[in-house]
Amino acid sequence: MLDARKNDDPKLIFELRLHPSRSLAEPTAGDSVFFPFPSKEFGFEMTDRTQPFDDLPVCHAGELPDAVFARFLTRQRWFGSKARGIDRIERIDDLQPGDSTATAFNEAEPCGLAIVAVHPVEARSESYAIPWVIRPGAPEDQESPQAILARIETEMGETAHLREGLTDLRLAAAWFDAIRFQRSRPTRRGWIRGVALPGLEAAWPADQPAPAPRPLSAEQSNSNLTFGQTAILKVFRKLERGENPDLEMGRFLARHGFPQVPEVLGHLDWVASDQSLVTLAMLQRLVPNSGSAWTWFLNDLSSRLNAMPEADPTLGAATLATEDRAPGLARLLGQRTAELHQVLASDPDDPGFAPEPYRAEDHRRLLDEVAERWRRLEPLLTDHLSHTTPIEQATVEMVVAGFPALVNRLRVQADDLVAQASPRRIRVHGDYHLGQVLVVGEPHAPDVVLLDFEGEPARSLEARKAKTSPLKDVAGMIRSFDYAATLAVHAARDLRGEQSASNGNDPVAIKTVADQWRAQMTAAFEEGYFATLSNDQAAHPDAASRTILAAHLADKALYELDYELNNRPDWVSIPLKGLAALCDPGVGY
Ligand SMILES: Nc1ncnc2c1ncn2[C@@H]1O[C@H](COP(=O)(O)OP(=O)(O)O)[C@@H](O)[C@H]1O
Ligand SMILES: O=P(O)(O)O[C@H]1O[C@H](CO)[C@@H](O[C@H]2O[C@H](CO)[C@@H](O)[C@H](O)[C@H]2O)[C@H](O)[C@H]1O
Repeated sequence: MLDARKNDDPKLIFELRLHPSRSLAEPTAGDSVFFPFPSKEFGFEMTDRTQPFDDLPVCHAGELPDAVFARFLTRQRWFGSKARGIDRIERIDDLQPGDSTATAFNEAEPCGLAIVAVHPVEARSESYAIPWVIRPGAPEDQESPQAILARIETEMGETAHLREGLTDLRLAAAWFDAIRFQRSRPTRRGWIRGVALPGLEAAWPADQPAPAPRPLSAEQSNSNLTFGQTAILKVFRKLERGENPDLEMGRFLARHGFPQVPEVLGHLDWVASDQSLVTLAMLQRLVPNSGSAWTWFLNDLSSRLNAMPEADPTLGAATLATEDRAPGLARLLGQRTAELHQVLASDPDDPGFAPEPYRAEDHRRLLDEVAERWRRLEPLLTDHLSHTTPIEQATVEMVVAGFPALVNRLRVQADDLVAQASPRRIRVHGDYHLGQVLVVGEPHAPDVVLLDFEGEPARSLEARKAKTSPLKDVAGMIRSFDYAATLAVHAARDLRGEQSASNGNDPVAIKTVADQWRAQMTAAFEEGYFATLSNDQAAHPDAASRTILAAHLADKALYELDYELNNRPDWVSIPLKGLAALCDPGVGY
């Protein structure tokens, strides 16, 4: 977790001239700059002490080699191809301090933005944004080595260091103001521009100084910084040509009156000289909340498990039967999800959003993708086997044996069912899980706000913007209740440790209660969803929906397997277990 000290230095003044035009007009060199003056230091919590400063690569300030960025990328949570290795990388653009900006920053502490294309081994290339700053001297002892890219040798033989730019909160504040005042700045091959949306002036009047930024967390797919109690800046790390769906969907949902999402206040774009556009960052209204639905549901189950006095599986069921707060919120989440889908399907005149029929061939294409994903993942899983427990190995074997049959089963069922039920393809959230949901309102009457509409970071932008069955989101949330149940069991077992064996509160009983909880939350969520869509409180999904849902559950669990192999190898068993359940025709989900 990054922890920044409060920045209230009045010397934080940026020499930035306003770009007069709000259009896509290309700025001239020296028009305006995003480079802040240096000011005071900020401390960061150490997350990894294994990287002594002396072991870092050495380079010169005027020539930052690609290898330095490659090395840095492989250490970041948001870098997607860690399990594959990098074949080569190339710098596709740079925002750099040049002669024209020399008056606007201190030459001893320049900063810039590298846009880097990574070519992983046997996978399609990916581009990343790496803002950077150079600071004199060595990093302070307490700083995270993950934030430091290289040692810099200056011409005078002095030491400096190259660090990740957003760890310097002056840079984040300069990006905020670039959006607020719609500034733009030329890059080597295009330019960068800030765009303010109408709500921003109301949220933060132009005559008020920029609020102090605070990094939210280092452990995300992107980097998020809050500005006072008002705004949150999401800096996208993995870049793709085109408007980021998070921004596109946020604007669509606001236009069509869906209140359960944060208001979008502005954005920062990188525009190439051919006018193609990439969203670099998005500013949103900060929503007061009491934490994520992930924490809320995990706490709910953990407190039930920790309160279990003895090993009586039926006791868990009794507890679940009398406690209705969690099923109530799961049901409301299902209702809000259905309302989201209704709004996303509400504009037949917008070609990007107009609903289309979900045909049998769409279902077959989904299953082809699932089969292809499995083909790519199987060798990674086999590599992973050497580090696993016998139980996990048995699960891997079960999945390896059963997966092709599962795909075939879903293929065979699909054609007739889909033809009978005429389901639809619409724009969806795409990476829907409990961590994307904020719990808001009073504790006795909680509601939800939905976040992060950029889709699964590992998929191409085209795939993330493609219309698909809304059951993809339903599947995402069902998988998330499964994650919560498994993690709560692990946590409860860790807490009880060896006591379990002696007091009879054994892991089997804990698991039984957690399984019941998962089934109950899933049922409540589905009820809320299908009842809202059909206006029938007793609605149940039809057979076609069940088949499409099962295909999306398989797809999601494979996505998660890939995600965990790349990011959290210790968690691989969670999606693996989910896949094993799907492969077993007698179990399902
Ligand atoms: N508008 C917002 N209001 C309050 N908190 C937010 C808002 N947007 C994001 N957050 C917080 O930031 C976290 C990460 O945001 P998210 O959009 O999911 O980014 P990422 O893609 O990096 O996961 C969320 O889990 C939430 O805690
Ligand atoms: O960072 P994002 O929120 O965009 O999403 C990525 O990271 C998620 C983990 O933080 C990952 O979600 C998976 O783990 C969750 C628990 O940590 C669980 O609730 C989700 O169901 C599970 O998919 C998500 O897949 C990934 O895209």
